[in-house]
Amino acid sequence: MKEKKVEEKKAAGEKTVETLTCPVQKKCGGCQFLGMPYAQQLNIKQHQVEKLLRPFGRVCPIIGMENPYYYRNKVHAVFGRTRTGEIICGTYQENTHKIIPVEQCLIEDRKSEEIIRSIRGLLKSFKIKTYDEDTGYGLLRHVLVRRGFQSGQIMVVLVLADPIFPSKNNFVSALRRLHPEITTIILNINAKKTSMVLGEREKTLYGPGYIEDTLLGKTFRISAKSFYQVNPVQTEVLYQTAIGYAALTGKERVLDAYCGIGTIGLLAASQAKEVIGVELNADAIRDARINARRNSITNVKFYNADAGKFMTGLAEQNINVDVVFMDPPRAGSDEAFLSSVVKLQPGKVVYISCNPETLARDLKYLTGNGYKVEKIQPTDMFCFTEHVECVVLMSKVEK
Ligand SMILES: C[S@@+](CC[C@H](N)C(=O)[O-])C[C@H]1O[C@@H](n2cnc3c(N)ncnc32)[C@H](O)[C@@H]1O
Repeated sequence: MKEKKVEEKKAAGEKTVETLTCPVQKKCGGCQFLGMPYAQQLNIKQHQVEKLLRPFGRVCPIIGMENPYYYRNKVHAVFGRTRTGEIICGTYQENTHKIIPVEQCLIEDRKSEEIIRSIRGLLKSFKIKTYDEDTGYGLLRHVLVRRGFQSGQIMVVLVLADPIFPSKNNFVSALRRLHPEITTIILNINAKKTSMVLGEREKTLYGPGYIEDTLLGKTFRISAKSFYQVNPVQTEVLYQTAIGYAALTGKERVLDAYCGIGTIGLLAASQAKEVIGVELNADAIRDARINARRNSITNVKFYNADAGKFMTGLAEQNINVDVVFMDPPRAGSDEAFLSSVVKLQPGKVVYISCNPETLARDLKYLTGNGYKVEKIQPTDMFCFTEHVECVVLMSKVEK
């Protein structure tokens, strides 16, 4: 691991960062800490993590960002109309389905927002109706834009309530004329009355149907429905910390659980004997397998399965694992997974978590069943929000 880089980043959070304000902060509710000095935000997060995790071990100082603005590489806008018929796009008001128009957000990628504003402008000339959640009438529900910060590649996902998109070719041409930097456009169909943004079905309207981005020197393909960390600058810090904690020697069998498009496992593969990745999302696993070939990595295998069930299967077959990376969603892991970790007894478990509360719950289980916490590193992945990411190294207690 490049210790120096991480140390520099740690210091970065202590530098003065300009305190900006946002006109829709209160209504949107997404950035709870906006308007507060950045150093104070980091302090609050540090205390929050210490309160929950100090019982398990010492918490290292949080790693902040040098420039904590405009870090999100994924921008989502919901579309609708005002009572007077004006087309608006933005975000839902906190805990409601009322749309708050957003012109510029302080944490989102600005190029992606520009594209969303252009789409709003095109809707009128193409006579495309925005979807109305109450009546179920209308076509365009959401737009999602993802930009590879390293590659510059841009994906636009148009989420429609109906697969029939009149004059789609002309719309795509018009959008590309305005933004030749867009590298792929995808049509996603979501006809359900649901708060989920993306539906199951999708069709590529332009380009390859995915974008690529680079993290720590490896290139990763990302499909519309695959998970990809939203703050790529801090992701590199996070992954370096996690892989550094594992201190691999080249002899280990490593499990990358909840692996998404395979990023952690593929970045660790050159330091391990072999890597097994497991992930529930079929599109993400397809990306992970292609990512292995794309980076000429041959000692990895990816499985499309529930991590708990997969781990139970490994435990039943007594398949030895030396190191487990686990990076579950906010809800944390489950007993099937954790009890199988305890049965298989890997020497190290590196837990990457975006929710310290479920992390504390899962640490309680593991520390009550033969593991001890060695290190806890909070990282500011979601600047200006109340959320915080942590990496925890655990090792098996020798009897
Ligand atoms: C926080 S993301 C981490 C992904 C990846 N490690 C990364 O850094 O990009 C959590 C991932 O867990 C996957 N997931 C959710 N529930 C799962 C389950 N029961 N079994 C396996 N994977 C699951 C999600 O699809 C998502 O890709």
